Amino acid sequence: MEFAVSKKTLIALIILVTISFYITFLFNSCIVSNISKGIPQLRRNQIVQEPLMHYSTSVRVVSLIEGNETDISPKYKWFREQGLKPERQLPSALIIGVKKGGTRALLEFIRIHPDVRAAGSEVHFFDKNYHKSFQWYRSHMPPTLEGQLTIEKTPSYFITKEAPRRVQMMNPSTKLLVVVRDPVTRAISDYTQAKSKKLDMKPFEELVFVNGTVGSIVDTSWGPIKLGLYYKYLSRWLKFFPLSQLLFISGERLITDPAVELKRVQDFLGLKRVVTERHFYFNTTKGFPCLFKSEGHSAPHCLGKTKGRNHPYVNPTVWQRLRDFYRPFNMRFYQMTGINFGWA
Ligand SMILES: Nc1ncnc2c1ncn2[C@@H]1O[C@H](COP(=O)(O)OS(=O)(=O)O)[C@@H](OP(=O)(O)O)[C@H]1O
Repeated sequence: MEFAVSKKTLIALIILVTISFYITFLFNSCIVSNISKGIPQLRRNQIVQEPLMHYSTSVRVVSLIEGNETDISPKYKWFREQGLKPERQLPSALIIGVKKGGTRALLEFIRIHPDVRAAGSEVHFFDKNYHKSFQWYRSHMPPTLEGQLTIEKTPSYFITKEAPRRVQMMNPSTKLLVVVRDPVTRAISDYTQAKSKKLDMKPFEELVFVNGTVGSIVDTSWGPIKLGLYYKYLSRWLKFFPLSQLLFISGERLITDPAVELKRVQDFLGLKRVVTERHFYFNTTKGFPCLFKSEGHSAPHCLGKTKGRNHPYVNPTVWQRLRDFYRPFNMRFYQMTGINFGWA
């Protein structure tokens, strides 16, 4: 089959093809030129800026305020985003007592250690809330990362009859911390706290004795006095735990030399000695050591008003009677612990 193509049509076809080639060429060279303009730009940025660049990590300021199971704090959300999985664990160490011994101070001091996480408030699991299950108890613990130790303090555990067995059931290797204080000043401190809640309370001197007079016998059924019989409560714990699993902290030395006591605590818990004298300063207004910085506080931090209350004046005769009363019990406690706390 033959096609008759006129000369004119052929010329027009050649011109059309040439123009279309030319347009395509112009278009492509335009794209290439734009790309090549960008490449030196990128290279320039890399070469010129690299040595001058200060690599800065983007720091997100996150709140340290605890969240509960459903409302987890931003700090832990951030950990999760980083692939770290904080999880709540049952405590492996407990501050079990004694009431008014300085347990809050110890907790606040030890929790500035980066490997320690503490339940903020007293959970009262082994005394009041035991029926609520270990799952409930765990839900009250802060989330921890691997290698972090969970600690809780409830001073009434020390005197709760069932607590030693219950703690042993949770974990027989739980480490137990006991802050002890001269039972006489402890009793006055206990009384001061009770009086702050019940203003019409009788004077200390009256409550100490069975007949309300110095001449009668010391009332060992009165809570503030009874609680100072440390040997009695300790013997219960020693039925379930070896002495080596308990650490006794001097409440007095926690005030006069907190760093020394904190060193003992860190060693006992198998922690690096991070909390040192550098973390403390003595606040002369409060009359107690305070922290330069603690969890949730970027500024110097002292314990609250309920810690370090002014005690009422106590008649020196009453004071002496109590000293004499406690002496044999203190001796027994010193023998059991192998430590002379110097109260007698
Ligand atoms: N750094 C520091 N700051 C303030 N208070 C301190 C500190 N270190 C020890 N203490 C003493 O702690 C006593 C309160 O003891 P607790 O925390 O165990 O009391 S409680 O059982 O939890 O109510 C409290 O008793 P009071 O002085 O009777 O208030 C203090 O003497």
